[in-house]
Parts: sequence; structure tokens; C-alpha cells
Amino acid sequence: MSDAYLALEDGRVFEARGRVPGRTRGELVFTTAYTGYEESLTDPSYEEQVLTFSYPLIGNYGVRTERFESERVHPRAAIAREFTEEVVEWLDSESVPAIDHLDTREVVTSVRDQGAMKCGIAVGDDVTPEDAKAELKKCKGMSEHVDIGKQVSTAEPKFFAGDDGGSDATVALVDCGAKGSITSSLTARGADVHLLPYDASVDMVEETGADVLFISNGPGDPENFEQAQALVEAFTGELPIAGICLGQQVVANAFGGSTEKMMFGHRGVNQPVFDLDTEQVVMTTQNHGYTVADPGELEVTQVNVNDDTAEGLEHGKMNVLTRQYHPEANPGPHDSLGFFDDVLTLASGTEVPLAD
Ligand SMILES: NC(=O)CC[C@H](N)C(=O)O
Repeated sequence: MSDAYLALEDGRVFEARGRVPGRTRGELVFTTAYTGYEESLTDPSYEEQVLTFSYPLIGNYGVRTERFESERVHPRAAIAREFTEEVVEWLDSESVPAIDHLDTREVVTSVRDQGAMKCGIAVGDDVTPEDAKAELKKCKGMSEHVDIGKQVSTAEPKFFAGDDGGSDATVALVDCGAKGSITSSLTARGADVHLLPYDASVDMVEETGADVLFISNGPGDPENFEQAQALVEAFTGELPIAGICLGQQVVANAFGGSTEKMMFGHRGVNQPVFDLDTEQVVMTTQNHGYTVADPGELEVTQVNVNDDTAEGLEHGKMNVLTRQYHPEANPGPHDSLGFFDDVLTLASGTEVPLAD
């Protein structure tokens, strides 16, 4: 008998070693990142998911709060071939179930072949495969988490002053589950940041006196972020608009486009992105399960080299600039940090809009 079971939607049940006890469920996804486990585990976009690391040893350089992207662990459970004691202690302190000593290659290939799927996990001295299956039965699909923004967003507006020098722009950053390094990437360049709740009103944005409306990354289905979409619609033509990951998806939906669920998504730190204008490739860090299927009125300016999905969108006349990947680059690679400079240039109004 084992002390940990993972039940998959396809009917398979894996035995594992229990590292942190508990019972839970979520959408089973994997990341191929070989570094950045602290950043991944604290990335709010993993809310309601169970994260499998394909890299076999997780925790080999310790756990440091300076590398956290938010105040807590977001995946409902964590899976690796081997977790170090330090990571286990951290996950235990947050009551996040964890399992290891299973064949994660098999888990990853199941998800790769059949797509992201629901799963249930049961960890503890007296658990049975039936307990994991009972969790699986209770698991909702990602799109069914209609108010997932509330689980991850700031409840009240927060202000972060920009460092001395650099841009004097003011950014209204709509927190749909923002990674901390998006805020710090902006303040490091001198911008003041007003972090606003995911359901902020038009008045709240106006009160900040913002020079740019910026929609953050976030978990779940972008179609469930209706208020963020309404803000983009309200400020189109009034303010420059930027977005990262879920932000790009929300902006595309606001411009008459559409989003769709991918088979298993992009999660890793070596996703190649081709810029159609410069004809250069940048390596990017990513974490998404949805993609822009139709960019609507926006122009696709960057594409994923592996599968051609939209990685960058723009609207020259309306001053819109978005990225599907994570230019804040935590844990890296750092190829795409210039995105923040481009957004702040738009915000300062020095960018000349493209002609019709
Ligand atoms: N990192 C993100 O913002 C993810 C966006 C969205 N939740 C997706 O899975 O595609």
C-alpha cells in the first residue's frame, strides 16, 4: 500500500510517495522549466491547477522568499520526481499537498497526448485510490471557476512608487492575479504603479490619473474577466493599453477577437518567439493554457515558433501592446524585458501612432 495516489480523468491512478498530506483536486498541468520552482509555485496563474514539474529534482537551490511572485503558493498540489526537504517544508507550512517518487515522465506524456485534464490527489497514512478518485469527481473545469479573479486579486487598490529617474509615467495595473515582478519591472523603470482589483470600475482607473491601462496575467479562462474587458473597451482610444498573458487574451476579446483552450498549453522557460518585424527570435518564459484564436482588430506581431500561436499583439493607432509570454522574465530568460520600456514609451505619449 502506498500513502499517496493521483487519479487522472482518463481513469489512470498513479501510486506515489506522500510528502505533504491532504486531499485536493485541480487541472493537471506540467511545466518543463528546469529552474524557477519558487516563481512557478507562487505564480497566481496556477490557481486551481495541480502542477507537475517535468524536471526531476525540485528544490536543489533552496527556497528564498525574495524569489516569490506573490504571498502564497497557488497550485492546489505539487508533483515532482523528487522534492528536496526544504521545498517539502515550505509546501507543508502552506498545507499544499505534495507527492513524489512517481514516474513524472508518464504523467507528462499523458497530459501531452490527451491534454490538460482534471485530477484528484489523496496523501496520508490511511488513503486509498478511491479517495483520490473521490477528489477527481469533485473537480471543476477551469472555465467553471467563474470568479477566480477574486481568489487572487488585491481586494483594495495599492500604490507602488517608481524608483528615482527613468519614466515619470503612472500605470493602472489591473490585478487579475499579477506576478509581483510585473509591478517591480515597472517601478524599477521609474513608473508609479496603482495596483487595482480585478473588478475595478472606470472611475477607479480615472482616479489614478494613469497614463496607461495595463491588464495583468491571471488564472483560468479569460472570458471570465468581464470587468477587465469592459475597462479595455472603455479606455480604448483614451489611454494606451498593455497586457501580459491573460492580459493579452482579455485585450484581444475586447477588440472583437476570441480565445480558446489549448491542448496542454505552454509552461516553461524556453519557448521561442519570432518577431515578424525584426525577424529575430527571443526565448521566453511562459505559463498559459488558453490562447488568442482570433486577434479581432489587433495585429499579430509575434508568433510562437513551435505552434504559430499569437505571442504579441499591437494596434498602432490605438496604442495597444500585449504579450502572451512573460516579459518580466522571472525566472528568466531576460530577452524580452524591453517590453516594459516600450509600454512606458507609449505611456509617455512620445510614440507616434501609425497612420491608417
Ligand atoms: N499566466 C497567465 O496569465 C495565464 C492566462 C490564462 N489563465 C491561461 O491559462 O491561458
